[in-house]
Amino acid sequence: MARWLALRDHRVTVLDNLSTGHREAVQWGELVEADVLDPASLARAFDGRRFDAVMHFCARSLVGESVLDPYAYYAANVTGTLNLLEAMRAHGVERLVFSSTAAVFGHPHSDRIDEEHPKQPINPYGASKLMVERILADAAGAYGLRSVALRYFNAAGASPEATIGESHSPETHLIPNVLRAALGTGPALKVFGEDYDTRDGTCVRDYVHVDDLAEAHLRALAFLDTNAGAHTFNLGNGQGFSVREVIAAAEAVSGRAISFSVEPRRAGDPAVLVAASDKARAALGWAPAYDTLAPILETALRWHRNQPY
Ligand SMILES: O=c1ccn([C@@H]2O[C@H](COP(=O)(O)OP(=O)(O)O[C@H]3O[C@H](CO)[C@@H](O)[C@H](O)[C@H]3O)[C@@H](O)[C@H]2O)c(=O)[nH]1
Repeated sequence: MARWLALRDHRVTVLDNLSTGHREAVQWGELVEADVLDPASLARAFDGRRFDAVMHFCARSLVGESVLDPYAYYAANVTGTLNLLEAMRAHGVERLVFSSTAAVFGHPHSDRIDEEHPKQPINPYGASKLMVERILADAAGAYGLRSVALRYFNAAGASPEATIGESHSPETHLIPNVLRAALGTGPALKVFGEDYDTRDGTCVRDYVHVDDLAEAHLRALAFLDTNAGAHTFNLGNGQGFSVREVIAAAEAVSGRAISFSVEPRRAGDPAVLVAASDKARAALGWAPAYDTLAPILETALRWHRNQPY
């Protein structure tokens, strides 16, 4: 995101607790050490700087982990966000773009999920993000905060020049695990559940490229110039791919066979999550440049090929 903003002539300050090696962001702006769970560090970061807006990405974001350790999720995602909102209010910053998630919906009641779909999260991660959406709605009325919550479906892919990609330790996301299995740089692939009510029994997700998400943030920021209040948008491609289809597509783009074992279901996983993004298309003029899986996987594969591991 820092790169995307800087390339469009925004001045960027990155606040990070530096626990996860995000130092590469420094080339796109100023890097300031701060932690959302340490209000004093936020005050130091905001003091003497004049921010026009905040984009808030910081969160714990692993569905399975959130079921096992909910306190950590509510602390980082809800308390952490409140601390950030307080720092913004104390320093007169009135615009926020917030990373929300498809996980606020829980089990879907329709094939494509629009913004009006019932929100009944089935894991603490989704619940924590929904709580923040509610806080933002209340903050609009009480303090005049302007906000956009962008509900990402499954963020995926890497920058096309293969300089920024996705890697976690331990890795829990499907696409990095599939590609590392293809390249022989990761552990054997496990498929979590083959008994879901889907076309091949594996979970279906809507994969959206990170650059398309970055572009949506830029557009959300511009949207707040002319729109007060708290707004939500679902961001996805509108197409679902099953775990087995992701594996088959990764075999096609990598030219490698990928073997896997079938394991029990992972806690907190809904069967299908596919976005209806018509509202973002209409209000933000947003349209994903990567509109299907293969080109998203190609960018991710290029990046993974360049990793030393
Ligand atoms: O090694 C793996 C990893 C994942 N999966 C499955 O693949 C699917 C996708 O999993 P993953 O890549 O972990 O994404 P999600 O759990 O769908 O969650 C992501 O997508 C959410 C929105 O849908 C975001 O909010 C979350 O932050 C993000 O982790 C799920 O059915 C998993 O059970 C496997 O079978 N094997």
